[in-house]
Amino acid sequence: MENGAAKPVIVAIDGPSGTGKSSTSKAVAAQLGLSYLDTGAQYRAITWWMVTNGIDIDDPHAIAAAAGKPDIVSGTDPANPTIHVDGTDVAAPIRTQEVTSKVSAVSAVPEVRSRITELQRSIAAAAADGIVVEGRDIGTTVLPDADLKIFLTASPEARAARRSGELKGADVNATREALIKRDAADSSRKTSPLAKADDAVEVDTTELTLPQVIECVVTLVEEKRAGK
Ligand SMILES: Nc1ncnc2c1ncn2[C@@H]1O[C@H](COP(=O)(O)OP(=O)(O)O)[C@@H](O)[C@H]1O
Ligand SMILES: Nc1ccn([C@@H]2O[C@H](COP(=O)(O)OP(=O)(O)O)[C@@H](O)[C@H]2O)c(=O)n1
Repeated sequence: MENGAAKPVIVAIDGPSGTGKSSTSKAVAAQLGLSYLDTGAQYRAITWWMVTNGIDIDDPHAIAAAAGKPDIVSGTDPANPTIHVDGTDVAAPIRTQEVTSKVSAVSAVPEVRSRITELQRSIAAAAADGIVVEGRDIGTTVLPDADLKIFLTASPEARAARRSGELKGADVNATREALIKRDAADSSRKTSPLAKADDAVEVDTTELTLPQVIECVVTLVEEKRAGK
C-alpha cells in the first residue's frame, strides 16, 4: 500500500487460558488505535444464556437447537469492551465458576461455533481501522487471512499462578488442574480446536512481563504494516 490512509490491519491472537491473550490484545489495540474482540466472552455469553434458560449442557442436540436464539452483542472499544445478551449486560455473570466449567462443552457444538464464527467475521469486517481478535481458532478458522497471527503459550504453572492471582485466594493446584482440563477439551474437540496456525508467530510468555509481550506484539504489527 502507498503512503496515505493505512489499510485496516487484522491481528489474530490465539492460545490457551492464562497466556495473556486478553491483556495483550486490549493493550495492543489501544496503543495502535484498533478495535478489540474477546471471542471467549462470546462463548461464555452463549453458555451463560444456556445455563440461565435451563438448557441441558450434557445434551449437544439441545444446545444445537437453541444456538440461534440468544442475541449476542460485543462492544469493541479496547478501553471499554462490553458484552450483552438480549440487551442484558453479562460482563460479570459470564466469569462465574459455573460458566467457566461449562463453556468448553457448549463451545464444542458445531452449531454454536458456526453461529459465533459468523458474528466474529462480521465484526472484523466492520472494523474500519482494523481489529485485534483473540481466542482459540482465530488464525486457523475464523480469520485465516489475518495480516498477523500470534500464538501465545506459557507453562501451566505460570498460567495457574496468574489465574489464581486474579481469583483471590483460589488454590493454585486446583486452578492448574481446571486449566489443563479445559485446554484438553478445547484442543481435542472435532470442530475448530485450539491450535496454532502454521503461519502464526509463537511467543512463549512464561518468562516475559506483560509490558514485554505487548511491546513484542506491537513491534510485529508495525513491521507488518511497514512491509505492506
Ligand atoms: N506476561 C505476563 N506476566 C505476568 N502476568 C501476566 C502476563 N500476561 C498476563 N498476565 C496476567 O495473567 C492474567 C491472565 O491474563 P489474560 O490476559 O486474561 O489471559 P488469557 O486471556 O490468555 O486467559 C491476568 O491477570 C494478567 O494480568
Ligand atoms: N475462539 C474461541 C474462544 C473461546 N472459546 C471457548 O471459550 C472458553 C473461554 O474462553 P476465554 O478466552 O474466556 O477463556 P480464558 O482463557 O480467559 O479463561 C474457552 O475455554 C473455549 O472453550 C472457543 O472455543 N473459541
